[in-house]
Amino acid sequence: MYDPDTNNHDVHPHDVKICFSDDTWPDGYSVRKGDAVAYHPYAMGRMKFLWGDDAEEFRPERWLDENCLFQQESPFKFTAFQAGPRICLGKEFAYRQMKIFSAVLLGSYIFKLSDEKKSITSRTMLTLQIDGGLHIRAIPRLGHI
Ligand code: HEM
Repeated sequence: MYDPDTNNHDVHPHDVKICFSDDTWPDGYSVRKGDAVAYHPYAMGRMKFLWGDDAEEFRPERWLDENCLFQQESPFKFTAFQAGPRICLGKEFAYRQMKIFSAVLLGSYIFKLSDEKKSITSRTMLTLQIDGGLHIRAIPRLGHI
């Protein structure tokens, strides 16, 4: 499951780029052609420096402004879809798909973890997976189904 509404469960936990040319970054750091540069959205999503002291808390309202309207973060801060010219082409499609699924499923069911005491651990592959899967119970809401 991908959870873009938190800052910290990223489906691509890390990513590597190869430099096409020598370059100097805005902070003065220099890279050479052929260097591999990794960035780590999983770690970035937990950095208090970026997200504040509650960085590890599930607090989706951090994405709302004072009028409770969704506000985008800089893609260079919330790097799940990457940023710049090679930003994910399916970003808007993915958001729309997640919103539709959430609206349909959460409107009809309440979801609960099958075992609330079991700790959830991740397995890092190319994408970040939940080790052993996430077992949940779907309880129909009254008046639905
Ligand atoms: C939650 C869902 C998704 C996430 C988190 C995600 C994330 C990403 C990331 C991080 C990259 C950059 C990879 C790299 O260059 O190293 C990427 C690229 C890309 N994504 Fe997605 N993606 C998602 C869904 C989708 C969907 C649904 C589509 C198509 C319908 C899509 C199409 C693409 C394409 C075409 C690129 C390559 C863009 C380029 O290199 O110019 N993605 N995505």
